[in-house]
Amino acid sequence: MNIQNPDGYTTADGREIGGVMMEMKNITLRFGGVAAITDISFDIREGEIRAIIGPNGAGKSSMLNVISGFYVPQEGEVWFHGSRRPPMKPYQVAAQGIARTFQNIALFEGMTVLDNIMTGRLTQMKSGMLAQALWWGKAQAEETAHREKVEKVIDFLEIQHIRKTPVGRLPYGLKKRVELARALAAEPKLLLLDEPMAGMNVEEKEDMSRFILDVNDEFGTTIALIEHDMGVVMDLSDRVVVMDYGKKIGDGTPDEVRNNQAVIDAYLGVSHD
Ligand SMILES: Nc1ncnc2c1ncn2[C@@H]1O[C@H](COP(=O)(O)OP(=O)(O)OP(=O)(O)O)[C@@H](O)[C@H]1O
Repeated sequence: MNIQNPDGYTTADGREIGGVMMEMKNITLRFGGVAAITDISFDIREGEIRAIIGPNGAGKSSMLNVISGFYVPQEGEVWFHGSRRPPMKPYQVAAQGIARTFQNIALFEGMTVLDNIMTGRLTQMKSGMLAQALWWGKAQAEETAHREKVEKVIDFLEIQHIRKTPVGRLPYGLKKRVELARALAAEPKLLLLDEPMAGMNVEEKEDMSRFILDVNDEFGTTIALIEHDMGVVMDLSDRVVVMDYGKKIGDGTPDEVRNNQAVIDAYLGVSHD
């Protein structure tokens, strides 16, 4: 297994990782006087599960927000599929095949699970209101196709039994799964997960880990995730980027990162002076 090979490599468990899909080059992001990200570069490869970790305030969510187009960095370049990406709105990034979940669940609590997941298809919908009015039949056929895709995701994530339940009535772990379902409904090439296990009990974390691995395995979806639970991160990820105070302090396989002194110091809270 040579993870430096630019054409890709085979993981210890036999999964094929391809070439570079996304490349962050020298990204710097500031909020006024606060540097959330300072000159960070790393890549994400096709088919890989890539983690971004670091202590609180390290800049992880900011980095995910740069990838998904919520923030435009003051410096640096984002490359996707071999081309430099111009500054884009989040919906344009989504249309390129990048979907995400949020640290604090962002679902429509009053709507059913099914309707929430349908909103994940919005980036794929071709017929707007006018088309629906003029070509009712065509719009209806499109709606049926979207529903079929959504039903597949519902089956895959084993949430058939709650499909008609308003999201507000669900326990936390299931809400997180519905959020994952909504992101998957967009059929993303790159799936961004912001703390998918936060607030979950051990059993819910095991379920979520299994679903993340299955998504990667069955659909070939590339996944970048932020997660605080080290056990989960080290088990799930192919490679890990470590951030601290907006800087990159480590990048490599879970084993490499685990044995990196700068990473150990950051987690033990060793002074930077
Ligand atoms: N919208 C914003 N406006 C101003 N400062 C911000 C904003 N978003 C993040 N920051 C600051 O940028 C830094 C990095 O924050 P970020 O949320 O990216 O870290 P994080 O690693 O995701 O933290 P956590 O693990 O606690 O979620 C922090 O100092 C934070 O206060």
